[in-house]
Amino acid sequence: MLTHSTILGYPRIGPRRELKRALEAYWDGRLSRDELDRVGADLRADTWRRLAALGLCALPANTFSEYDHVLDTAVLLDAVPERYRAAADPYFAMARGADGLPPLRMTKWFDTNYHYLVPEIGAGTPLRLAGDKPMREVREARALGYATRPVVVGPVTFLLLAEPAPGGPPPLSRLDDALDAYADLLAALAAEGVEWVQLDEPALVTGAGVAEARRAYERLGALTDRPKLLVASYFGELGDALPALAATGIEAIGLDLVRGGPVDPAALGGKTLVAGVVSGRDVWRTDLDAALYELSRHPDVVVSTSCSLLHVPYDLDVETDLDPALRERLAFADQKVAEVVALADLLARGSTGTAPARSPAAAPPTSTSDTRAPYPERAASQAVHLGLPELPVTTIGSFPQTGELRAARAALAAGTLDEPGYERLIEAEIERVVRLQERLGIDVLVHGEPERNDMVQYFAEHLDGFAITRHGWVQSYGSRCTRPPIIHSDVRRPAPITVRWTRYAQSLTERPVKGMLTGPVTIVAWSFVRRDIALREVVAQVAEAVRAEVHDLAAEGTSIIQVDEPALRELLPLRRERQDEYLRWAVAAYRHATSSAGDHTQIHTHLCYSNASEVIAAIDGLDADVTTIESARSSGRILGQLDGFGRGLGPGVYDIHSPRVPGAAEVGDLLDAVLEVVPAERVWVNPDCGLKTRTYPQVEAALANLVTAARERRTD
Ligand code: MET
Ligand SMILES: [Zn+2]
Repeated sequence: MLTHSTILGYPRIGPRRELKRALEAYWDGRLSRDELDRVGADLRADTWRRLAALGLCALPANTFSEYDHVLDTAVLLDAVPERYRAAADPYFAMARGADGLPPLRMTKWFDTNYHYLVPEIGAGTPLRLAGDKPMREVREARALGYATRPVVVGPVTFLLLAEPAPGGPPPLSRLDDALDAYADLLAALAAEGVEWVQLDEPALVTGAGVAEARRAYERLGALTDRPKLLVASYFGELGDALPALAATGIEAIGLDLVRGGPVDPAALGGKTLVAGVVSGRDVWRTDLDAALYELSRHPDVVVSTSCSLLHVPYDLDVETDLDPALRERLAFADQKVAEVVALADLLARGSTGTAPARSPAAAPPTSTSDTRAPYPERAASQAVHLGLPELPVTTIGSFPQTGELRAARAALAAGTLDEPGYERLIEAEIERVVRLQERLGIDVLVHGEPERNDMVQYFAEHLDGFAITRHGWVQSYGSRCTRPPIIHSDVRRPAPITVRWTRYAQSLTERPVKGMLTGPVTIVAWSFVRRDIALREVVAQVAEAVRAEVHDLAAEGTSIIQVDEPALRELLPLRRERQDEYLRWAVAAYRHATSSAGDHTQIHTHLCYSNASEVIAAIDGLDADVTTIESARSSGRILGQLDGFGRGLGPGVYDIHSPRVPGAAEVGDLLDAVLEVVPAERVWVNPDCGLKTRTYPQVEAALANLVTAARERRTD
């Protein structure tokens, strides 16, 4: 039997974000390849030592990644598109782009805030064992005295997450080729002396790939030259995929019992249950009694986390500033590992726990007032009010976050800079950003969001019911991390939040300055959420706070208010049959939040990262006057879906995730593609997203090209 306690994965960016710093130094040429490798090796070693010290029996390996574990899998299987092969470093070229070469598309990892790179698999893309990263990590651990279980993305999930090469067949049609490669991988791991391997198949919880999973694991399970197989699912229940897996020759199945609920022991078909009873998706302590109750029903069980701990911060112990009463309720990665270990001990000693209390009843439907006039009426009064040119150019909100700004925030926190001094710096930055936009010829300005460290955290800091951590970083993509706030009690807005900065920016210019807010769904999606009331209830509370802010901005005379909902798709239930209900209440919350503005106030919304196609009807339902949406990196793929969209639209024409500056001709080509599907009078010209991660030289050059491309195409 697999030993009694394990976890499906662990954070890898480093407790003090060591990997982030090393990667960024390497990309800047300040760190050598050897030095970067050493930082990675140290982090891996520290992880294994830490997990062993916490008492965990079965340690995972290959949970480390220099950028993304899906990209690692693509490289392991040689699924590298031809165009990247000549790059100096194909791995980082796929991740971040290289000279003249855009990176792979990036999108959300299921309903988390982690982003993976989407593999591109055509009919001729190689699928063969080409790398040795899992074997190397196993060896590395062994040299430190640890036997480990390597974790690799499973074949069905890998192919379901991939996209076809242009004009190519669906990647899943290449399953047999992929299985040949996985068979070779299993043989190589067996040769390495590995006892167990974990193949992650979270895609199965969406209901997709059931027949393919059965075929895959019948085949891999029947191999003789292989380690024992744990197929791990997470983020929901397996549904029909459970009997499919139970009928194959694999040895263990990982189930997310937090999201998926209890499971009938007989459904496991005699396999070992790797029981995900400690949540990897939130920061709350586990109800050990309820977990024991579930664990003790199963004859052959390993205590585990519901998913990788990648999605939670490392260690609560360093959060010395948190309210002690709140801390009592919290657990981060290391505390969760300790819970897994404690549960395994209790179980071994025969504890059986008690049946859990029932989860909170669903909240009654909230009735929302949407008092805005129909779009054509609003649009007419806004056109008069704003007097904008055709193809107006705007940005998404943030401008580069300079070192000075970060230093000022640090000084304010440390008490070496006082509040008035800080505010003067912010005002100076706003003035600089306003002048820059005027000089570039941008039509609708922003204040640049210099006062915001993060678009969610900033609001969390100004609303009641949220707590902020000091070191609670969670990887978002590559070297980028976010620090999700914790919603622990009822949300309220004690005072206006953004009004003064918008007022200041508007006082500097004749051109309209957008008020910039984060939407209720996004604030909740990018926070850790309390579990004692229904999610929709939490969203409704935040919507009420945003509504008050919209009202106050409009009362100030702000003519355009942008309420961003980049995370609209993130809370989308993974199973199709539950999605409509979510979209109904999420859209209602947004409309409630924005309908406190009058008809002549133009409401903008912004979405990015997401596979917007899945929620296009809901985006339409938000009823915003203008929607800006990420599009540049996916070569305008979204455009095909936008022809029925009846209001203002700004598909991004500048990919801000890459340091590359697109030329005016390149921007113009993207804009022409937009103009083919959207009538010119409704088209906006803007980047894919905010500019905070870029530098001023990049932004100035790129925005100048946006203005040029827009002006060349104006007819008025
Ligand atoms: C992830 S969406 C970001 C929107 C925000 N207004 C910004 O520009 O930074
Ligand atoms: Zn965005």
